[in-house]
Amino acid sequence: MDQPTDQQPTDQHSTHQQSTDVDLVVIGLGPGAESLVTGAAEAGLRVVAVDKHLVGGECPYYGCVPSKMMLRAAHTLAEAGRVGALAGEAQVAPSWAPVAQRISEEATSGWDDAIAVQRLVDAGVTFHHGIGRLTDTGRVSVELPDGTWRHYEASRGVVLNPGTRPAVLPIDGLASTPYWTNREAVQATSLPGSMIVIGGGPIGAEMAQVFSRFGVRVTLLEVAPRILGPSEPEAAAILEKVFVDEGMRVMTGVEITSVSHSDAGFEVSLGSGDSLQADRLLVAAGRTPNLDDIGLETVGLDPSARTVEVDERMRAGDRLWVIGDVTGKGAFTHVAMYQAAIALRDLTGQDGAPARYHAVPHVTFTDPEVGGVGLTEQQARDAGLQVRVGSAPMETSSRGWLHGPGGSGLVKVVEDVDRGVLVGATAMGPSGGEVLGFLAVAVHAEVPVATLRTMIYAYPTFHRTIETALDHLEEGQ
Ligand SMILES: Cc1cc2nc3c(=O)[nH]c(=O)nc-3n(C[C@H](O)[C@H](O)[C@H](O)COP(=O)(O)OP(=O)(O)OC[C@H]3O[C@@H](n4cnc5c(N)ncnc54)[C@H](O)[C@@H]3O)c2cc1C
Ligand SMILES: NC(=O)c1ccc[n+]([C@@H]2O[C@H](COP(=O)([O-])OP(=O)(O)OC[C@H]3O[C@@H](n4cnc5c(N)ncnc54)[C@H](O)[C@@H]3O)[C@@H](O)[C@H]2O)c1
Repeated sequence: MDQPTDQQPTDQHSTHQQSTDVDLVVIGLGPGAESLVTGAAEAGLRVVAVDKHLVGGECPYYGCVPSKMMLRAAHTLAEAGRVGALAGEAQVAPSWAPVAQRISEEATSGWDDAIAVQRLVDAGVTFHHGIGRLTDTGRVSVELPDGTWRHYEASRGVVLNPGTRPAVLPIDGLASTPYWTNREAVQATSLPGSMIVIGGGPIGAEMAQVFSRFGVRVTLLEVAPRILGPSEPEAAAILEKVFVDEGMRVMTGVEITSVSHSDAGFEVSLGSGDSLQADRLLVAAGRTPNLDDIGLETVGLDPSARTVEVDERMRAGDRLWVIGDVTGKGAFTHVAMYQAAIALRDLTGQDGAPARYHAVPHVTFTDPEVGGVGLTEQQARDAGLQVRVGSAPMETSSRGWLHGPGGSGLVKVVEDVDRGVLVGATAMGPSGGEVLGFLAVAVHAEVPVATLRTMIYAYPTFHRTIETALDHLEEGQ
């Protein structure tokens, strides 16, 4: 089905004449689209898939997977450091080599997607490494690395899953320095002596703790008044204290005025007049959506927007579905995969539940882990709900106390009083992301708080802290 058409489209008319007819074209193969294209091909559709870099997107190569390998190693070091308080003596000599090796060999195959591409081909998908762009409704041009083009007309339509790239901060001098983003950080083969991390969001927090636990002197700079801005402030405060207690320097509410680099390393100047020096600079200060060069304007959408509006079936227009981070429903792999399944059902004519985002879970995999689902207290109040909250510290629960060092955290629940259900919750602590599963069910299924209170909570588990937090709701905080 795939005839080469080697000319760049000069206008829409020529594009139409040279097109190959297919059923579906998918541009950008983040983790969601990877499963969507396979499912569509298995459903009998003629599918063309295009990615300009690596099949699977940011998550397996530069995001979730390598960063979680880094965190697993860093947390193992921290756990070994707790032997003295709990079980005798242990001597630990951190080494980055096993981390770099695991990421390169086990996680990313040396940042090579040949296996993922072969999976698509085996499923019957026509795959191109190239840049895909919409040229009209249901029409796509693909620019291949050798400068040739393919043009497609997709009778069923087009799915966009282009994801994001690290945001480039408009800080004086920064662009001309060899700073790291998450992409360089996960490819590190050796460690610097010191590092400045710009951004205290999930990427900055996770990376800062990794490098700090490996002995790098880390300074974390956050422009906002606190780290982990979208999380509950109590959780952010606990994490900041953990970071500081571990020897990290955390500066919030800072303005960075300029950055420079020399043989001596990086210098970061602050609005206060102070300056900081470090061997490495890691910028983790948000993401830029890959929407600026994907032809959105050809279908009447705004290429400068940060998100594309989608309905509950992931439709963004005539014969157009959009999934993943660029939908603005939560920049998480599980959201992209959830959306991919809905889009696949819709474009293959199957019924199924529409998308709902009232219970999006998220976990920052620091130690302690910070899990959240649904609304924070402030978000619930801003939504006009009559709210009651209850919280309980993890370390004063039986299990938290038994756990000892590393047991800090909390459970916080947010109740919509009128409906008597939880609309949001936080589970922070050892395995906080796993405890979150319970709370995600409660928020998702709108289990009445009265029912949650009749449950038996196993002793001594971390999740028993949920029962205590629910008890505190009665105190009418
Ligand atoms: C360091 C880090 C850690 C993270 N950790 C987690 C975590 O623990 N849990 C979690 O749920 N999420 C995590 N995330 C977020 C997660 O990686 C993303 O939410 C996830 O990858 C889904 O993104 P996406 O589907 O929108 O697209 P992406 O994964 O960004 O993939 C988009 C793909 O589209 C391609 N593309 C873009 N434009 C074009 C074009 N015009 N033509 C062809 N191809 C194109 C790109 O090459 C890319 O392969 C993390 C992210 C980072 C950076
Ligand atoms: N465990 C996870 O699920 C996980 C992990 C990493 C990333 N992610 C996803 O990736 C997304 C992107 O992560 P991120 O951490 O880059 O972005 P983010 O937008 O969540 O956080 C960026 C942080 O940088 C700060 N910042 C911005 N400009 C700054 C400046 N000039 N100086 C100092 N600080 C500045 C912001 O205030 C914010 O706190 C996340 O929102 C999340 O959805 C998820």
